Amino acid sequence: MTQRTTWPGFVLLVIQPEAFYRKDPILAYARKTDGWTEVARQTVVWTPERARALLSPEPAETTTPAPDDEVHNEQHVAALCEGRSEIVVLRRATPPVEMVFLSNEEATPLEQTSATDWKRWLELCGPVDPAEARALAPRSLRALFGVDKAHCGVWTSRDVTQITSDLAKCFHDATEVERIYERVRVVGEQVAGGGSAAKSYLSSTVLETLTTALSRLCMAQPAQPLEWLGAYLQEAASLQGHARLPPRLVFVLGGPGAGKGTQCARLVAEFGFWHVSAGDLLRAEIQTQSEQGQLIDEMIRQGAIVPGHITLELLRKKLVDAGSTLAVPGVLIDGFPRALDQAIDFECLLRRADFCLFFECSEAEMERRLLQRSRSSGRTDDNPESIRKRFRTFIETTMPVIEFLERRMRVHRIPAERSVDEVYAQVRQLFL
Ligand SMILES: Nc1ncnc2c1ncn2[C@@H]1O[C@H](COP(=O)(O)OP(=O)(O)O)[C@@H](O)[C@H]1O
Ligand SMILES: O=c1ccn([C@@H]2O[C@H](COP(=O)(O)OP(=O)(O)O)[C@@H](O)[C@H]2O)c(=O)[nH]1
Repeated sequence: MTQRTTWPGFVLLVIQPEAFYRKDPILAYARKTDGWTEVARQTVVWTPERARALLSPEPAETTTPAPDDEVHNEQHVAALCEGRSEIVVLRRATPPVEMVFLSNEEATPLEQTSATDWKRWLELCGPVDPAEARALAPRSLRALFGVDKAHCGVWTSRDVTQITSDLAKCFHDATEVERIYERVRVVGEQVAGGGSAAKSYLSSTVLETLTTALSRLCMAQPAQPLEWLGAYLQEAASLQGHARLPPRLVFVLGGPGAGKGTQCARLVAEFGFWHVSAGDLLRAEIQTQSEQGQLIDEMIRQGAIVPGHITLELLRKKLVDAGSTLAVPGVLIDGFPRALDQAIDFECLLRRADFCLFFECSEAEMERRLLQRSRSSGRTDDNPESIRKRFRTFIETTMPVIEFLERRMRVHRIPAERSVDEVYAQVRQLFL
């Protein structure tokens, strides 16, 4: 494979095994943050030889030492071989919608393949050491998805000249690399050319809605045109069957038995909110008797947290695929997120919550309530042993989420040891 010295117009991303189940949030994040879209993708399991070859600099390059944080080591090789990885080829490609609109003629080509894109890409990935990334670039992929230097979540070529040869080392089938080049070229022409391909794409998708929206905007001349347009387009999208989330999204957290479900039921009765309990979704999945259901059953009995991607997918389906979301004033997400990765992934896949209710209650009171609940709940985890484990999980894994959320949104701490009525009297004030 010949090496190109110029930017080939795409980037190579290896989502490492520790982040494999978070590939969708990673790609969604790259797309939302900087418009990176996928050109090709493949799941692989690395052998140590292949991983070593990928992580070693090219012989021709050895005179140019790689930056410290890019130097590979055997730990990184071992980390890459720990499980499945995803290789993704991404390209920055935003259809030049505004160009088509404003020119009314042939669109002016947008420069999508400049070296600036590469710089932006490296910034999006962040420093290889996730601890450093969290300090210096907290919104980078490695800050959000990495664990430690070897398990940094994602790997990417260290400079543009390496991309082509790295690609060849990634894909087992050499012809796949040629196919990728061809796809990049076609996507590039569609986007940068701005001619018939881009126009036909736009006319078959959004042109009519956008044109109508702009004419209505001119008629309405609202004080906040952007907000007005945003609301109009969201409404139009939902009418086309692309459901959207309700206007208000609230996380409801607290230890097991703190009274989350009880207070949610009150809010539903008074305000008509939609109550979505992550625990209920998981318990419903157990009833399907699928393999996934069996895993969930076991984890709930153990008081452990079910892998985030499972819960997130159940929630996503419930929230996004449901057709009735427009009618409700808001949704209460009960018992989620329970771990840091869930909080980040939810935001990437859906959106940031508006605020969080956090019910604070002593373990003694929560245990008393759970044991009382066990008489009628039929829940396999309402027993002294599971309760003890759930308390531990709550302290170790869920409490850090509260601290994380406090940096991102308002978290209302509600003393929950009082009677149901007294607690609710305080809660309802937040929704008036
Ligand atoms: N403020 C309260 N005082 C006394 N009992 C309560 C209170 N809030 C809830 N309960 C009871 O405690 C048990 C656990 O409440 P629940 O709402 O199911 O908690 P969570 O959803 O946080 O696990 C239930 O049996 C419920 O009736
Ligand atoms: O996002 C979630 C929500 C729930 N659970 C599991 O479901 C159990 C019950 O959660 P629920 O919110 O229904 O009840 P709580 O423990 O708060 O009483 C928890 O202990 C976890 O094992 C989970 O893994 N992820």
